[in-house]
Amino acid sequence: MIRLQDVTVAYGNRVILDHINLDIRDGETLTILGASGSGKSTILRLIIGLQRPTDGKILINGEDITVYQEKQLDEVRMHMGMVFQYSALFDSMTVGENVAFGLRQRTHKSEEEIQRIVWEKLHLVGLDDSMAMLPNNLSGGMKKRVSLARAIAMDPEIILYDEPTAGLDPLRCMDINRLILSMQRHFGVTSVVVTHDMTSAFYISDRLALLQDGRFRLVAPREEFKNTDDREVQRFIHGGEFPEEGRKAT
Ligand SMILES: Nc1ncnc2c1ncn2[C@@H]1O[C@H](COP(=O)(O)OP(=O)(O)OP(=O)(O)O)[C@@H](O)[C@H]1O
Repeated sequence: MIRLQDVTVAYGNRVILDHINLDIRDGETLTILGASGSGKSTILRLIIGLQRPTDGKILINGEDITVYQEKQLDEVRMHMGMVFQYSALFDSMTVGENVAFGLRQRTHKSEEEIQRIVWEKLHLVGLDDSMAMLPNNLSGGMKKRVSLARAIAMDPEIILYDEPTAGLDPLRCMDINRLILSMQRHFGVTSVVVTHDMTSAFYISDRLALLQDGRFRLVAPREEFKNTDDREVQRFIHGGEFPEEGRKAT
């Protein structure tokens, strides 16, 4: 389980996260929503230990990682995968090398075993033929899928997704949504997703959380979240408008 316990993040006087608490259960997909700059990506960085909170604890399976040294954090990260907002692939490496990167750096697997895993993961994301390609020759959707293949190379228990569908057309978005769901269903991974894409959020999430003014305004199971009578949450879901205010059918 991932637990954020009384977590505060501040830059000088500017408080981004204000004593927040959140439990993310094993095997669930939880999506964090919020306006730009509300601190969503910060939460992902805290969970993967790329950033320490100003105050509070981040517990991963009961262990507070905020007191860990870099070497211990590396151990924790062995069990996590992250799909970064802009895919963050190494441009000078082929797709295969990108996916193999963590395996080569952090395990002692044989080259044969690494090639087998790379092939298996690329197959899983539907990129069997792209092993030798360079990232610059891939579409945005393909880059996201390579990024996902890289994130799952080490069979992580936890996958963090930072805007996995941003910049993709609706069909490619649905590909990514299905992949996120299948990671959960087939491998039982715990997923934390940050997105602005409400369709995706409602498709993939077991629970959703809305960050507002440094706090969680609502954390609730999907249907409860969707049907909440909190007008602020409804306003967020509907992009600042209430459905009845939109264009009427003619
Ligand atoms: N090193 C830093 N110094 C000062 N402020 C920072 C720093 N890093 C992040 N911030 C601020 O913290 C806030 C939260 O950033 P974060 O990236 O978590 O937001 P977000 O909700 O993910 O935004 P978006 O949806 O636009 O990606 C932002 O207002 C950002 O400007």
